[in-house]
Amino acid sequence: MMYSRYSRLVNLQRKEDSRGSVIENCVSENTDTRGENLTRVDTGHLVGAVKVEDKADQAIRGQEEDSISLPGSGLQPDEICRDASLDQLWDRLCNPPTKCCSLLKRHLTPELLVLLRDRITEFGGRLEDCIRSGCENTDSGVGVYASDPDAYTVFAPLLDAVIKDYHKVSELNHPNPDLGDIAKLDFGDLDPSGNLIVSTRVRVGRSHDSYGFPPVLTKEDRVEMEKKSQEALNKLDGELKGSYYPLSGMSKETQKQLTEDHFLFNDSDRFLRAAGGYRDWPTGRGIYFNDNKTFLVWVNEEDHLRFISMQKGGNLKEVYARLVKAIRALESSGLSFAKREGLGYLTFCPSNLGTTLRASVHIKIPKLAATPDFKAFCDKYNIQARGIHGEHTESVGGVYDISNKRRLGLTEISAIQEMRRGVEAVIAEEKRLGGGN
Ligand SMILES: Nc1ncnc2c1ncn2[C@@H]1O[C@H](COP(=O)(O)OP(=O)(O)OP(=O)(O)O)[C@@H](O)[C@H]1O
Repeated sequence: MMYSRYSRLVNLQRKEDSRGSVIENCVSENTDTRGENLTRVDTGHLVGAVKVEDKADQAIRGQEEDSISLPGSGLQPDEICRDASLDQLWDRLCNPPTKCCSLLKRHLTPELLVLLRDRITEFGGRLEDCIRSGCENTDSGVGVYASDPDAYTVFAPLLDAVIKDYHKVSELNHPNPDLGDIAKLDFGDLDPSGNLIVSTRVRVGRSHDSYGFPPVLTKEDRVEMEKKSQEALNKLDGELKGSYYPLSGMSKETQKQLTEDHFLFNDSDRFLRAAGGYRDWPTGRGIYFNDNKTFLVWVNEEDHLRFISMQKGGNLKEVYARLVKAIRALESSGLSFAKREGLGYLTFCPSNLGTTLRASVHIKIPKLAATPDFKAFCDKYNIQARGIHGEHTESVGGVYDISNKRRLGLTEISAIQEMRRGVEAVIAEEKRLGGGN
């Protein structure tokens, strides 16, 4: 058993040097969760400038006290990589190549950096693992990933702030799961005319509670998780019965076709790549689906598991009811999922935790989307518009991916109802503007 290590700031002083760089000197105490191995270390940091000696870091890693290569001494932005030190990452965040408005930038203060820099989770996760992507991609919206489920506790001072900001909640008191009574759903097909909604999809993410997230996973971990997941999936029956297809050995053509058809994931997200999401690709990844591809499971994409229900047209009731059956079956199949009081189900990206539910339609709304108020309209209904090839893609032919924005602080059934109300409003507005024929 490994114990999380905590660093407690004892003293922090700031002063300016002759070149105008702000220098922080701090004294912190390191202890593990048992309160043992207490050490007192002096740390010097330059804030937003070149790196200085960092005795705490070296002591923790058991290294010699020699100087480490400096970010201000020749390392180019493109060279920030998985081995970049915390100070190199911090320097990049303080000196972004373009304007940086991420939640990471907003919430990782020098004080928090000092407080968290020496902590280690029970999975071996460190602050660097959580912020690497946001420092490499300074155009990130969020910029933080959890290194593992324990990171939500160990790095809570940073992650809680990011979560509250992203999800627009003042308290982290996510309710207990409530999938609703699927026999009594008060909605059906959101677009009976079939003119607007191309397809409907609802997904949730789940993480095995005994494994870390991509930054700390080994190839062997992924293979083990894949095996466990496959065993549980093989127990599904009825409409959910299907087969598992590992990515290793799948032809490039099949992968391309499945991706174009919106069923499969790929390795093209630079934010996820920088977070370690594609290490050892494609080992340990794969997709499970039933015969008519209305129920699918992604294994070891961004999250350990993504359960997906989807079909052509706008019948949200059928899509959601199928997903609920799958969640219930898989939660009683021997798998144990990571959860935390107040945060709900834990996922790699803090933007997804809570219900982890994203319910979307691909919908033709050229008229509404062309209005200057489109974003404000979406905000009013707590819905989000994306392009149709996934997050960070563009719309094609006036077709948008419209989904619930909120995943935390409400139940699953409330998130679905929020999306349903938003989509109904979108349809009404598109028709009012003369579309939808
Ligand atoms: N309503 C929908 N109908 C058909 N395909 C969809 C629908 N919604 C999403 N998809 C497809 O699912 C794939 C994944 O999309 P995307 O990455 O945006 O969302 P996600 O799986 O919810 O994950 P994340 O929010 O973490 O990015 C893409 O191919 C996208 O086109």
